[in-house]
Amino acid sequence: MANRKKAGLTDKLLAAKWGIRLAWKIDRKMFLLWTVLSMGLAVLPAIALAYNRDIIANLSGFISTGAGSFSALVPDIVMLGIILMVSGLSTRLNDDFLYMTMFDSYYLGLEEEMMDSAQRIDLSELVKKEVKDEYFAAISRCGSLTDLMSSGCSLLARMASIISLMIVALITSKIIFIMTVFYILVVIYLNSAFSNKARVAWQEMREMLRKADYFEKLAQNGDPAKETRIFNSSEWVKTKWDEAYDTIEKTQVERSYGIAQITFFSKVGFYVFMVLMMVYALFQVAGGTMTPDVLLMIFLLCTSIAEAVATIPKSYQHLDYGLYGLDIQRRFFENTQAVDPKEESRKADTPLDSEVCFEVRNLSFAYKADRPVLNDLNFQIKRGETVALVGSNGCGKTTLIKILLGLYAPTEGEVKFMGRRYSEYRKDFVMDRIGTFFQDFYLFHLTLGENVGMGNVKEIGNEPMIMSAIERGGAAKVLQKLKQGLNHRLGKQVHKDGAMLSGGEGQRVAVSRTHMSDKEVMIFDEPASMLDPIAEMEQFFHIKQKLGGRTSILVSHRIGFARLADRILVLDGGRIVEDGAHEELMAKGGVYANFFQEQAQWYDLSEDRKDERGVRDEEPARA
Ligand SMILES: Nc1ncnc2c1ncn2[C@@H]1O[C@H](COP(=O)(O)OP(=O)(O)OP(=O)(O)O)[C@@H](O)[C@H]1O
Repeated sequence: MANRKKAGLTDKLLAAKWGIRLAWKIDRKMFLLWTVLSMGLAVLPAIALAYNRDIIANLSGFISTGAGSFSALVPDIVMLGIILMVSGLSTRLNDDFLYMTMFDSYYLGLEEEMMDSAQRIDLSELVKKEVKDEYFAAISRCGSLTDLMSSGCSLLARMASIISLMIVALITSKIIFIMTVFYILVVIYLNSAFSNKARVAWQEMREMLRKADYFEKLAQNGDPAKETRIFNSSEWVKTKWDEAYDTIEKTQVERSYGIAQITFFSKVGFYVFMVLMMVYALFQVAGGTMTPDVLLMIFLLCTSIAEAVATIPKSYQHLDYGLYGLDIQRRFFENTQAVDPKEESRKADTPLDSEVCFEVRNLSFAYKADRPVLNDLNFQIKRGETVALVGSNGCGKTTLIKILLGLYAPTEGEVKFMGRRYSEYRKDFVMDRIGTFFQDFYLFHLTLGENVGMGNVKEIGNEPMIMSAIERGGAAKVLQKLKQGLNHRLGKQVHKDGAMLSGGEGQRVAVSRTHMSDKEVMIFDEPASMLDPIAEMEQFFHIKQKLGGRTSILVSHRIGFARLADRILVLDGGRIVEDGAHEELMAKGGVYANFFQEQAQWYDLSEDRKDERGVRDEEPARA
């Protein structure tokens, strides 16, 4: 995913092009209606002026010479009234009105597009923090398209109005035309200088918005609120929110102040411009080179131009703000394009090696260039093998699992799944073959049955299959506890009467979901970390029993379970320091053996509680 950089003119143009295409795709009727209507209405002041000039010339001729008839002028006067009325109404067609009219189509349309694009993001991308940040930044600016279209239409209308008025100015007097051009250029320069300044301030403000939002929610969300109250730190958290909010307020005030300043200077500029024009015109009238009707015409021309120019600062800022958001969204969309079907069809959908499941050669991995997490790993996992991956907290177990799933690519070295590199397979090949439980599992605020059934969505209505997965995941007691059984809802976000499970209960439900997936390779990363050591052993024992000879990787930093595996990989400081069966490693008296002896005391203590817990005889002996 490309890093976001400060948007230059090319980025703005690309964002505008992309936004216009998207608006056309989302609602072309709205697009056509408002671009045509606003441009059409915008030229009315110029038409009115042209009419005005004719009428004034005819009227002054009629008054001074008495030639012709007044009734002949009536249709023109009526027509002028109509044009002025419609033209007056057209000035109400400003950014705010257009924004309201377009909101439903473009805001919701863009939001929908964003949600679709999130579905397309590869999971290996979505697990990266910077990608999540990009997505958050993109989705939080869904008003950008409405900003572009409303202020764009409004600006186009102003431009059409100014150009048509300038044509009238050119016909009336070249000097006036030149002065008008100069005045407009000054206004455009002022706006562009300010918008660049405002854009930088906005980037800083966005960081602060995120910070303020985070600290604001701390007080509302149960878990963090509990922490802050227990430690009596709510007031301190509030000062953090205050600090962030002060910056936001300051930036917003500066922005409004900047727009007001530009509007003010544009108006002052206008009065100077008007006085200059009128003085020039009066001299011309005094010298007999200009008639009074032209003088009146120039006055009206000036006021019409000023009116058109006065709304430019606001529209320009809205447009710039919209382009800023669209630039973020465009980059995000372009980086999350759907897989190319042609390229996809050339990829493999069959394994190359039926004996070796994972092959890891010289694998190194670093989240940040200078801090390697895994160093030069070499191992194979054969089909049908049960491997325990053990090591202390932070030694890289979960990272290695993510690499084995193809979620992260190695920084160095090579990983193959069933004989091929991950990039050689079609999109879903790997995920269709590996069922995984991650320690940071998520329970959906849906029914118990749906939570488990999601492991294999095609079978989500298959009750016997779900019941079997629940039994294998050790969640039978959770099911018994819930009054509505499989139909009982979990969590309170969607249904206020949903059940709240304990950490251990939730973990059992999530493990059941992985069993439901029933893939040919199964990976369990800390499936019992929320259970006590005895229950943890039970959980691993159940998992091992139910795997039925499939390739599997069991991960834990508590080591007692490892002897259930055919083979143990010991990770220490990002390296595989030992690799072998339990007895072999115990006999070696190395890292594993030491680790095992240290933790054995726990299991001895827990042994005393065996009867109390009703542990069955067939369960493994504890150390
Ligand atoms: N997304 C990430 N970005 C940067 N560093 C990370 C990220 N995820 C993990 N790390 C770092 O990588 C190292 C290994 O983390 P990992 O989660 O793989 O360890 P682990 O052995 O699974 O730990 P535990 O037993 O506590 O689950 C840690 O030092 C951790 O801080």
